[in-house]
Amino acid sequence: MTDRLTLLRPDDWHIHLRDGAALSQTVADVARTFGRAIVMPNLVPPVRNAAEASAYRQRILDARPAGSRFEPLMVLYLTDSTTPEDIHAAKSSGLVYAAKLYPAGATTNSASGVTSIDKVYPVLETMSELGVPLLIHGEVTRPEIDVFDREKVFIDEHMSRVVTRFPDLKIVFEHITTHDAVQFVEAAGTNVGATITAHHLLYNRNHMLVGGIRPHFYCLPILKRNVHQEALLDAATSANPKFFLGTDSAPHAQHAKEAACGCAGCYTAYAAIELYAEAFEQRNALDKLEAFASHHGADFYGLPRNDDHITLVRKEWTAPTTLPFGEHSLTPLRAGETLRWHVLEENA
Ligand SMILES: NC(=O)N[C@@H](CC(=O)O)C(=O)O
Ligand SMILES: [Zn+2]
Ligand SMILES: [Zn+2]
Repeated sequence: MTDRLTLLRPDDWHIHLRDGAALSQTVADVARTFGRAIVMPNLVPPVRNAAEASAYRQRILDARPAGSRFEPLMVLYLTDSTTPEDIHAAKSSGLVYAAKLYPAGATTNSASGVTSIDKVYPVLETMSELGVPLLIHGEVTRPEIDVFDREKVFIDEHMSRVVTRFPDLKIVFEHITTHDAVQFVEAAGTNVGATITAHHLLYNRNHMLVGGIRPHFYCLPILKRNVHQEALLDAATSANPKFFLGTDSAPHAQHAKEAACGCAGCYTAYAAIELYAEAFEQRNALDKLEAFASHHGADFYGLPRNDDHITLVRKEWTAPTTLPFGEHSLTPLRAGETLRWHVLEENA
């Protein structure tokens, strides 16, 4: 049994850091182990252009713990009014690494999202030309579609069409949750990849709904049946370079999740690589973790891999029951429970 695992420093290809006073916690947590992170732009108002991305990046840099080399990789939020010029300016800023498509109303802070994908075709054309990846929250929002089917219907109605129409555009199907998404990504060209969260590898909808409703497991896309969880575990541990780490760590104040209408999002950044290690260990696949966490994402984005290492040790510890979140507090995923891996503090 492996008790110690040294990995090239990993990156997180999908995280929500929020803004303002929340940054001191969220940035410290991600910077503890990750070299870089793709920072989601769903602030209110969203990050719509190079100037807003640059200002947000500076607030993140200012929140880094002393001595941290953590690098935030910024993302534009596509709206119906994003122009090809916005993409050109973002690309030449050198700070923006992707643009994100949220179908309007699909998830937290997506009210300014795209109302119809056809409206942004000129923008996608420019992204394809400039090599700017398109990140997609792949769920339809039509009220008659069952919430558990939203990802599958999005593939059939939109994803297939976009991939065919833009054969050279790099596309990341974000936080995939279904067997259908795994199959779609596997069958697509090398320009199509996907992020997979730790919580979708560790849990299925029974964990959220059996024996009482657990709001801290509620995220979007929602946890699915265990057959889908198994398909995600197969994909993540397959060594296929199309699949890479993206935590989708998405903090909300405790009172906003433990409510009659609770917010979607799981906070995993405080123990992200440790949670992935648990998932990979369940499959006896710890030897596949480094490629998933530290190689595939950088390779997909065309960025150099990190050049230093972290070491995980098998060590039981108790997750905090609560963490500071600006003027509020948040309840992390696995609060108060035992975690089985820990990252050594001094990393060589
Ligand atoms: N994943 C979530 O459940 N929530 C995210 C938004 C998102 O990634 O869809 C958030 O910003 O809270
Ligand atoms: Zn999303
Ligand atoms: Zn997200």
